[in-house]
Amino acid sequence: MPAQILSGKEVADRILADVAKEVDSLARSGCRPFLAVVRVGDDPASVAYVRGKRKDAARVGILSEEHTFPEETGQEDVCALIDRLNREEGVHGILVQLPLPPHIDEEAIIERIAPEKDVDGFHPVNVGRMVLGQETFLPCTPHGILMMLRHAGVEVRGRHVVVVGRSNIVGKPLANLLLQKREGGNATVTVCHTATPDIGSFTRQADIVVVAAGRPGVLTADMVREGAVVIDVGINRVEDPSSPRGYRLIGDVAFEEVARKASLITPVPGGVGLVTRAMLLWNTVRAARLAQERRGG
Ligand SMILES: Nc1nc(=O)c2c([nH]1)NC[C@@H]1CN(c3ccc(C(=O)N[C@@H](CCC(=O)O)C(=O)O)cc3)C=[N+]21
Repeated sequence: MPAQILSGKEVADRILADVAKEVDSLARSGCRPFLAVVRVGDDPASVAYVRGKRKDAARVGILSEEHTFPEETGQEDVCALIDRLNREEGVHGILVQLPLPPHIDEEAIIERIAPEKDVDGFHPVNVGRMVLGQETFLPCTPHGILMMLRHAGVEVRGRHVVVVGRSNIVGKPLANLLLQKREGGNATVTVCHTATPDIGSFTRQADIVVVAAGRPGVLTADMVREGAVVIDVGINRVEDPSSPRGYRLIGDVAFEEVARKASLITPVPGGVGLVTRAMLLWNTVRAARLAQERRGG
């Protein structure tokens, strides 16, 4: 039986509707959530993602501003802007679009962001809090994946989830969230990566496979069990002269063949990416609410 499609748009729309309600209630108490986005250089994919994030923000009534630097900008200039945004009371969330150019120290930039404005959940303080199971800003993609599974009624408790990829923004935090002893967690988790000799031998044992490897065709039909749930986090641009933009987006999963075997699968585009954007705005509203509470509002 061909797989059902788990639509990111459906999940994102629901989350954005909740976010919009929360924005309204904050606005009535005199606080308008505000997101500052920082971008260095003009990587076309980054330009496109930031445009998407700001479009969603506008749709739910969140204000946003974009700060762009030329590719050759130095570390100090980016730090100076972050320092200023940290001090600005009206700025609730700060997102520095990654990747940064190679001459900029990404870790130092992330650590510069005030943890209470780190709506990406990338600051070491927030990562530590997440691993310990404390309240914090959860990283948007992993959190979005949990929301998609919940929306689809997929219980992860006691199931075997195999994550392919160990990045700091997806694989590592997702594996952590899945194994936490609470609602949405309690899974048995295996993480495969570039040094895993036979990834298929692990993914074939999975009830749920999440692929965040950053390379097309990493997961093929022979690597999944009949009826498995497949979450595709990859977004790869491939040349396509027949498309108006000259390229199209594909995931890391060989979609057609895997969809014939899986019970449920996320598409690309229209999948995890859209929910990632919604979770960013969710975090931004939360940052605004927490800031208001700190000021005694
Ligand atoms: N500081 C930081 N935070 C991030 O959250 C972050 C980042 N840097 N750098 C890059 C990755 C990637 N990412 C995506 C977000 C939305 C879509 C998305 O909206 N995708 C749409 C289509 C996008 C398009 O048409 O180009 C879709 O899949 O349907 C994709 C990818 C966030 N990231």
